[in-house]
Amino acid sequence: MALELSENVLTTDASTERAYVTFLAGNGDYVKGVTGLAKGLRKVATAYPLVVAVLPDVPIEHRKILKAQGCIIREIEPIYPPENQIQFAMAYYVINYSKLRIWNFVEYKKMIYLDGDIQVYQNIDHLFEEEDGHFYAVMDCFCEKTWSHSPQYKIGYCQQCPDRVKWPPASGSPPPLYFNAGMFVFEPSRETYKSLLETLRVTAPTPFAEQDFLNMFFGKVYKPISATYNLVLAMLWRHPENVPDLHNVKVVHYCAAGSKPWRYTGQEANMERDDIKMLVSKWWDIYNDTSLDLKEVVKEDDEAQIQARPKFSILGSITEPNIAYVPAPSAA
Ligand SMILES: O=c1ccn([C@@H]2O[C@H](COP(=O)(O)OP(=O)(O)O[C@H]3O[C@H](CO)[C@H](O)[C@H](O)[C@H]3O)[C@@H](O)[C@H]2O)c(=O)[nH]1
Ligand SMILES: O[C@H]1[C@H](O)[C@@H](O)[C@H](O)[C@@H](O)[C@H]1O
Ligand SMILES: [Mn+2]
Repeated sequence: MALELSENVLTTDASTERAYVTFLAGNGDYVKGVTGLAKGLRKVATAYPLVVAVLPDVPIEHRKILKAQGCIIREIEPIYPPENQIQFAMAYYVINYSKLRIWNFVEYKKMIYLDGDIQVYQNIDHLFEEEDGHFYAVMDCFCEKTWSHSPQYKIGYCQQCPDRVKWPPASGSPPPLYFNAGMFVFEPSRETYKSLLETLRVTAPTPFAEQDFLNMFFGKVYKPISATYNLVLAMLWRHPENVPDLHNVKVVHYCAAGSKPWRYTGQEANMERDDIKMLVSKWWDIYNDTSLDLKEVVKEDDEAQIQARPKFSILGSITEPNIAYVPAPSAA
C-alpha cells in the first residue's frame, strides 16, 4: 500500500505501518532499559520494529548499541513546557514532554509506546488490531508517595479500589479515570501533533508532566485496558487483588522506586519481596541472553541514520525557557 506524505513518499506494506516506540534521553543507563526492551520484543517474536525517539544528548555509542539491536533511531528535538514555577513529582519528568514528538511519526498509522523501563514478556501485537479512534492505556494507582501532592493521595482514594476509601461527595465528582503513560496505543497524526503542541503552549505544567497532559488531552477517547499490559509494580503491594497472574503477565513496568533492574540493590521499600526479585531476575535473563542479540553488523550508511535528524520539519515551536536544555538528573 502506498502511503503519501507531503515531504517524502514511502512505499510500504501494512506491517511497516505499525511499530513500537520508546523514548531515550541523556547519556545515563536508560540505554540498558531500551536494549532489554528490544531483546524482549524479539523474544516474543513481534512482527513490528522498535523505534527509539532519542533526544540530541543521547551519545552516538548508545545509538550504535540500539541500532545493533535492530532499533530504528529517530532523533527528536526536546519539548519544554511553558515557563512556570512547578514542582514535578520527579525533576527529570520535565524531559518527558518531548515524548509528544512521537505523534509526528506519521509514516506509521498506529504505534504502541513503551517506556524504557518496561519489559514485554508475551506478544502484545494484537493490540494493534483494536479499533482506531481511541487511546488505549492502563489505569494508574495513586497510592505511592510520588502522588503525595495530589488530593487523591491525601484523601486515600485510589481508582483501583474506589470503594475502599470513597471519594467524598463534598469534593465533587471523583476524578476521571487516569492512565499511566508508560504504555499506550495511539495513532500518529499531523493534526493531533499540532493540536498537542498548541494546547501545551497554553497549559501549565503539572507534577506528572506529559502524563497529566495526555490524560487531560485524551480524556474523552481513553479506553482502559487490562493491567496485564502495563503492570505498575506498586500494584503488587497496593492492590494485589487487581494483579493479573504474575507468571503470565504480558508487560511489566519497573517504575516503583528502586525497581529499575539495572539499578536494583534490594535496599528500597518493598524491593526485598520475592515477586520483585523474580521480576528483576526475569528482566536480567532477557538482557543477558546473547541468543537474543541481533546478529547484524552496523553498515556504513547506517551510521548516517544514527546521526540523522528527521527528514520532515518539526512542527510548532514551544516557547523555550531561558535556561538551555538541562541534562536529565538521574532517576529514582
Ligand atoms: O534519564 C532518563 C530518564 C527517563 N528516560 C525515559 O523516560 C521514560 C520515563 O521515565 P521513567 O520510566 O523513569 O519514569 P516513570 O515510569 O516513573 O514515569 C511515568 O511518569 C512519567 C511522567 O513524566 C512519564 O509519563 C512516564 O512515561 C511514566 O511511566 C523512561 O522509561 C525512559 O524511556 C530516559 O531515557 N532517560
Ligand atoms: O507514572 C507515575 C510513575 O510511574 C510513578 O512511579 C508511579 O508511582 C505513579 O503511579 C505513576 O503515575
Ligand atoms: Mn517508566
